[in-house]
Amino acid sequence: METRPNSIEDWPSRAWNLLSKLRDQSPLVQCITNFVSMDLMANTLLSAGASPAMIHSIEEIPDFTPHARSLCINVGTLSSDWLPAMKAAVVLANKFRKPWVLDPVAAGASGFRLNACLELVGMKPTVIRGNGSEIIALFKASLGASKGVDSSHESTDAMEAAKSLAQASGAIVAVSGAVDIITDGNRVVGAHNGVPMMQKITATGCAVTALIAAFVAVDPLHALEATASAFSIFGIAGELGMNMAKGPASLRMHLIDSLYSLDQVALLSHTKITSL
Ligand SMILES: Nc1ncnc2c1ncn2[C@@H]1O[C@H](COP(=O)(O)OP(=O)(O)OP(=O)(O)O)[C@@H](O)[C@H]1O
Ligand SMILES: Cc1ncsc1CCO
Ligand SMILES: [Mg+2]
Repeated sequence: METRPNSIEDWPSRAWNLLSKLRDQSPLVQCITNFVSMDLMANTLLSAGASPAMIHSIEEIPDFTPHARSLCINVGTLSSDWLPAMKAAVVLANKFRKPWVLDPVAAGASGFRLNACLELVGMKPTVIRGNGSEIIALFKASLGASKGVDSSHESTDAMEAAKSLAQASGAIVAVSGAVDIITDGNRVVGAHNGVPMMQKITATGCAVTALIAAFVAVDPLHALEATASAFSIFGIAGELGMNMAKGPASLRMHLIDSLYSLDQVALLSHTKITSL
């Protein structure tokens, strides 16, 4: 059933409408991602209702990328032979006006990685999603300042960096954490769902970035709202999954199950998105 948001602030209804649209349309999401995340990312997309394709060979991109509804680029296990494929896919996504999302994993870990991330940021991503350390590293590097990364950054510390990066890049910038922060450089929204144990499962951040790509595929004109909804829904799946989990491994399983079976009543009562 379609629920009409009363206003832009009716986040639970908006999130439910987007998830329903995603399940109806099953958008094809192309992911060029790291080896660690491929399984969780594909299963997250499938359980949400999207259609994942982990296709990264540069030879296949001209045929395949124009058919994808959105693209997810993740530099987690970057190597020099993958970067041209990422750029080629981005060029095609932009040409065919498909939204694309960048996950700048460990952006400050090396000069090669940082330069690659900065080049990709310059290619007009629809959304950039990182943790606090990654967004701060990108922000500092784009100003030509320190390249260090302190992994202890909270998402709230990254808020000003995120706003500046959004203004400079034109992207929606999203920072994951206890409170996920989403900004267009002007408006700032927080998604308050999730459980700390999600950090103990590798690639949950990568997976939520792919989920954001699926949500922007079904509502490309409202990327901020789509991003906040994806975060909240992934977080709710974590909360419901945690009720059945004994630790990270069983949380991974129960999170996927909870995302798959998430219904309107649970979603409307759990969605917690606010203006910050
Ligand atoms: N303290 C927390 N409480 C609740 N949820 C959290 C917390 N920290 C992270 N999360 C959630 O966990 C997911 C992963 O976020 P995280 O910031 O750990 O990403 P990441 O560092 O990029 O992870 P990875 O690189 O392993 O993919 C997000 O959906 C986020 O909302
Ligand atoms: C552990 C790890 N190393 C490179 S990518 C990745 C998955 C989380 O981003
Ligand atoms: Mg990450």
